Amino acid sequence: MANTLENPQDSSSSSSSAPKLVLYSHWQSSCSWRVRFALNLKGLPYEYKAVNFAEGEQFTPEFEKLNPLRFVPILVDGDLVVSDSYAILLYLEEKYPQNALLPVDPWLKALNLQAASIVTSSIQPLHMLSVLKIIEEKVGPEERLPWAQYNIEKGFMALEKLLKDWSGKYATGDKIYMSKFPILSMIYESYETLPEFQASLPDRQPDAILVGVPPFGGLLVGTMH
Ligand SMILES: N[C@@H](CCC(=O)N[C@@H](CS)C(=O)NCC(=O)O)C(=O)O
Repeated sequence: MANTLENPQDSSSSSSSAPKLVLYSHWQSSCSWRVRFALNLKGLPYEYKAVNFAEGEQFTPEFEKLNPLRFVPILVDGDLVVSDSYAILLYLEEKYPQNALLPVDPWLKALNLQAASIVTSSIQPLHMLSVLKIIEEKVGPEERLPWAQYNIEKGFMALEKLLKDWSGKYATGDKIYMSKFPILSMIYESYETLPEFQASLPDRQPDAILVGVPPFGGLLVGTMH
């Protein structure tokens, strides 16, 4: 497994009887990142397929067959194809129950799902590349950053409030920007110590372009939402 974490895209470490998992990913995609982390936490080896956005690989007919929305991440598990990070995480949890991602207690589970949904429904979609492009074109280039910051802060504030009474190890932040969000910062610092998380980091992926990507600022600036 250590081999898997060191090199998750090396499918040679999987046993021949295990279904072959393939993840279509982009190194800067935050949606792909959470799936990489989950696969690593569950100890599931997978083949990493880099989708080159700069070359428009998401617009090829082959890719569109896998996900008509033309987004990463996409998980292929044998004959099955699942796209959308939230659905992939739930699929992995059901199909591969080892190292559970979700608690058993229904309320705690709901809290986890609510936090995940805030990220995937109320933060990421509001500042994804295509939305930022529209803001830039229709409103003005100078509005791009404030728009992204406003929506990230609004979502992070909600997460802070949601998680404030839940003092788990994996619930808090970072550096200057993140000092406003102490709970999220603490959770991130806890994650940072895990090898499964380290192996999922954008700059550890085979398609990473290493120039000028700040470590945690990368989550906010360097990642492709
Ligand atoms: N709700 C989806 C969103 C997927 C998504 O927005 N993916 C982005 C990267 S994080 C993407 O593929 N963008 C490519 C593009 O905009 O062309 C999920 O959570 O997986």
